[in-house]
Amino acid sequence: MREQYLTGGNTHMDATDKDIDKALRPLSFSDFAGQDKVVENLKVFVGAARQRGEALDHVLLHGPPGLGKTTLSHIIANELQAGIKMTSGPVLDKPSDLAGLLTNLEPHDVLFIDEIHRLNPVVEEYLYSAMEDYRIDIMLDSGPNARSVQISLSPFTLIGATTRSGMLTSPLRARFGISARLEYYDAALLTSIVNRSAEILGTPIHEDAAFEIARRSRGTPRIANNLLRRTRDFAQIKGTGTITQEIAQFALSALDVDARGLDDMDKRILSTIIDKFKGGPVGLSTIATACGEEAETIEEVYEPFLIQEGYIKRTSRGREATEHAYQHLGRLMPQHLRGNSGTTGELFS
Ligand SMILES: Nc1ncnc2c1ncn2[C@@H]1O[C@H](COP(=O)(O)OP(=O)(O)OP(=O)(O)O)[C@@H](O)[C@H]1O
Ligand SMILES: [Mg+2]
Repeated sequence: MREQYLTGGNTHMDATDKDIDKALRPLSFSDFAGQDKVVENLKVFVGAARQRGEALDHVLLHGPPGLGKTTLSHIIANELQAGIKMTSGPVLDKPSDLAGLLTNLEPHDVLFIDEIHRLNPVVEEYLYSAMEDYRIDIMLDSGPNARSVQISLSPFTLIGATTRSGMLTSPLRARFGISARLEYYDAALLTSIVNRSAEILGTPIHEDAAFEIARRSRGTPRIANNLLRRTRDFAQIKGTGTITQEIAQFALSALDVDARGLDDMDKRILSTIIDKFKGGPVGLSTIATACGEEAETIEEVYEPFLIQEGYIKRTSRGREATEHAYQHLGRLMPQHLRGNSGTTGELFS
């Protein structure tokens, strides 16, 4: 399985990082911090399905990268005491790829499809009957000998994950009985995630240092864990091994993560809108070209957080910088632009 969008762009992962990432991944609902409503509901649905001895209804998990969609899918399979097979939309090239996976599922297993918005339409078509009736029709031969055979599948649960729920076709969306949106985490929750991860890593950390990392993690557990790992490196080389607030601040500024958790690309996006396009409105693709980043990445990875925190606004004419963005970059917002600004984000204030 491919794991994309690893961070906001300021750290990279090597093989050991991936192993650590696995070790830090919660395995049960009780280890999974936050997303209370989603988790409470899922517990009920999982418990009910198990009691009835049925497969759990299909689940769609959506929300920005790094908030726990893949983690939750594993947890759901664990809690169902079922197996899980993982794949992703772009990997399923032909209907036979999908058929191979589906026919190998045991009853009540989970099939996880990451980036489900990027399914090939032909494959998606096959998925419909699989989801609805647990069967697929496969074409054998071609030309005059072509005939289709119907194959029954074990009752299974499809879990689809996407950062772009808006790109799902409506027939596909309609076939998910359960749909949950993951939200950004607040600093208190991220602090507890950082503390838990530090404990697993065996790294002593001060409470104020954990909070410092948490509030600068763009509301995202994956980023919090990444920053923790890098901060741990600084503590080891530049300090005594313990992560103190001083070490955390030093490490975070060395990593170009600012006091509000904005990284280099976040700031580049804001300064592009403000300095090159007079605060906007300016189209997404124009911003992307000016920043040297793909429009899709800006829309999926950077923009949701910048909008949630009140730095930019999406309007029908494009993106606009808010007064909050001007303040953050230390610029004065021109008088004539004031008063049409969005609200200031509350998450980390
Ligand atoms: N609620 C949580 N509690 C503790 N750790 C979490 C939580 N959510 C996510 N994590 C940590 O963050 C990491 C990233 O989560 P995950 O891979 O599930 O995100 P994702 O939503 O699937 O992202 P993407 O859209 O990029 O695939 C995990 O390895 C896990 O350690
Ligand atoms: Mg994932």
